[in-house]
Amino acid sequence: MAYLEILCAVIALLLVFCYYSTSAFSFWKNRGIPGPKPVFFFGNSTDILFSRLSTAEYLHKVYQEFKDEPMFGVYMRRSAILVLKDPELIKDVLVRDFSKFADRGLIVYERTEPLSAQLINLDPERWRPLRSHLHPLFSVAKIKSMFGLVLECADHLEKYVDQLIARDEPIDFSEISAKFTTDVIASCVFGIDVNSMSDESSEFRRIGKLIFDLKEFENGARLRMRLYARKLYELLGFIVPEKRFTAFFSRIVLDSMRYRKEHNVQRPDMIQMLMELKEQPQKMGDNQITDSLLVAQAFGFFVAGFETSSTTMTNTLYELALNPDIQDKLRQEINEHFAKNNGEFKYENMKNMKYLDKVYKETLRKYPPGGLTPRRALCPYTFRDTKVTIPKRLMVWIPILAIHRDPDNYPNPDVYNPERFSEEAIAARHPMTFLPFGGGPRNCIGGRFADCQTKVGLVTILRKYKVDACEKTMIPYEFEHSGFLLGPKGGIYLRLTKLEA
Ligand code: HEM
Repeated sequence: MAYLEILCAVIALLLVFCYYSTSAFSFWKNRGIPGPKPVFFFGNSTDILFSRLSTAEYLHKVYQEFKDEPMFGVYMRRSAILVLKDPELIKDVLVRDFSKFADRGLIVYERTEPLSAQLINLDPERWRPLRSHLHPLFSVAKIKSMFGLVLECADHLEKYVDQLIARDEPIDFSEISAKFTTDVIASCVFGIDVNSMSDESSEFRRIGKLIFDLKEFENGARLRMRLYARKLYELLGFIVPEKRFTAFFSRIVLDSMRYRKEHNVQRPDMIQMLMELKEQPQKMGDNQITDSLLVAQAFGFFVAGFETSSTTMTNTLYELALNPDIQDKLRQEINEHFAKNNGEFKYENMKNMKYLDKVYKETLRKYPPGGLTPRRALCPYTFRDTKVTIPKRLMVWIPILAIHRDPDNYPNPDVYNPERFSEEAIAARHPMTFLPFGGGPRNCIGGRFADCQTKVGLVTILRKYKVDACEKTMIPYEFEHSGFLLGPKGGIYLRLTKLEA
């Protein structure tokens, strides 16, 4: 009898589990929204969960399947997510109706991970006043004042590359570019001259690598908790607080602030600007400017700022190695620029390098490091000219990679062609078809800084060296399938030759 009861209980539990795992899957059908068929328990997330594709690549695949639709629906496990394709609808979400989509749906685990209270994760109430106070940190004037610091790092880069060339081996550019942008961010954000190129054991570089290493045990475990046991992590995560990154960045930022205050040191960097922000707390409305909040912002700039730009620099050099005519044309512009400006490199003149800008944008089109960006509906919302209404809290994804690789937006999208970014070509396209930095009031705050550091890195390399593909170069290019950002799988190896002076 007892066996029968146990058997019945197990069957009942299985039925409940089956119901729980599949009951959400009628959401899109009931609303008449097309989408790929979900599978039991996983929804549409199998390719992503088993690292067969990154999320951005998966969306690209499905985007092509639903070519003529303005939107499609997917299920990440049980969660229904709407993916927008139509540029006008995207504009509504990112720009016109921004107040209804001001949230990214990301979570701040204040007690467990104090560094998560960074701009990118904050809810709209906390985000709004902070964003308006951090925005001036990235003005043209501020970046101009930091340009000297960026050039110092470029100097280190050049010396380092000279040493590497002497070894006569293919160079892993993913690593070189990451070292360069780590140095730039360390200098401009944290006020520290780390020179991770001469110091192979640089703590900053080690930490930078560790942050993005999702295969590392603690990072992987925390990520899984956030994805699959969010409520539990929110409730009990403080029992195992994140210590490694919190301790490192708190020490760097707070020691630096203390030292500067005691010795009255001024330096044109973001620590200085964050200190100024701290001096005027009345301007922040209801938000408390605590040390912890400032450390989280500096950490956020580090995380959002070094890998995105270094990947863009690496991807550009990769394409230039495969397209020598584009490389020659760009080098010619760089040489002319230096000749015209008496060998000087100034921030205010960089905008005159038009071809460099086209090359940079074409790289961001073909390889956007942020392959998608999320928004969450803050209220029920009906999309214009449709009968589609989504409920409050539903997630909406903008599939940036898929939009950039859509042949209707960019014919022959796999071909690298900087002329797609001539003034006429840009004017002929919908603005929502180029979204490397997202869009609307919650776009990337550091876009201008990213332009600056990536372009300086590229000019430094291309002015002095010729870049070629070699036997170790990954052809064809493949994206890494697991990871926060969209970047190359493994390293990008290239061969460099020093040019005659
Ligand atoms: C090529 C380099 C970069 C790319 C491709 C990039 C891309 C992006 C994207 C796609 C977003 C989301 C925008 C949206 O949801 O509409 C974003 C947000 C953000 N980025 Fe960047 N980014 C880059 C460099 C930087 C740098 C250098 C910094 C800072 C030093 C930075 C700081 C941020 C921050 C703080 C946010 C959150 C903004 C907010 O929520 O208000 N990014 N970035």
